Amino acid sequence: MSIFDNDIQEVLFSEEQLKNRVQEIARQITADYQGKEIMLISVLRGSFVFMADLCRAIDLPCTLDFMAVSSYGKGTKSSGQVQITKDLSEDITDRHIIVVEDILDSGNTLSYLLKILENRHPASIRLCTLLDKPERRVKPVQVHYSGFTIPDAFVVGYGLDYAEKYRNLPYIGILKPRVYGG
Ligand SMILES: O=P(O)(O)OC[C@H]1O[C@H](OP(=O)(O)OP(=O)(O)O)[C@H](O)[C@@H]1O
Ligand SMILES: Nc1nc2[nH]cnc2c(=O)[nH]1
Repeated sequence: MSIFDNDIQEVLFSEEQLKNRVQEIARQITADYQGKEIMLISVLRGSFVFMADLCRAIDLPCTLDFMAVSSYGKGTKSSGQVQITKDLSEDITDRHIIVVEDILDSGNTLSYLLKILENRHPASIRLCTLLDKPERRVKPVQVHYSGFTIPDAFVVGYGLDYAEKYRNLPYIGILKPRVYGG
């Protein structure tokens, strides 16, 4: 139970389902990168919960870095204007990069970000997203690891916000449209 439960129309993924899927993805990454050192890049702020759980389940030498990007502001639709508000601290040249995202929706954020990172000449680059909402895609993005495919609805929890709230919900749910006036 949570004080936010009244704002949630439907729970899509429980804590248990999230935990199990994150472990499966981590096992896949561990198998795919045997003998290599990887660098996980978390795209803040939404991916911080997924990143924390994923990195602890990966059994490989691993470094972490963080980038902050924003295109949604206080709304539920991408503005199309992607802004980097915090760049990486580390050089990614010749590193094996996995970009860790909470959600891939229109693709505006990731198509922009992946181009920028590719121009820095990593040894390899893959995308790992917990959620994928393919119905809303306007820019193509190649995904290597995807947790769940979801319908076209605005979701919150497990790091995902609406107007900066709900990030601390332990599950992922669809937000009631009345909350955002939809
Ligand atoms: O595919 P898109 O339509 O671009 O949507 C995906 C992006 O939207 C969210 O970020 P947001 O801009 O809300 O910032 P946040 O991570 O700080 O919540 C999410 O974390 C992705 O980065
Ligand atoms: N919280 C949240 N952020 C998003 N960014 C892109 N799509 C979504 C979504 O469904 N929920």
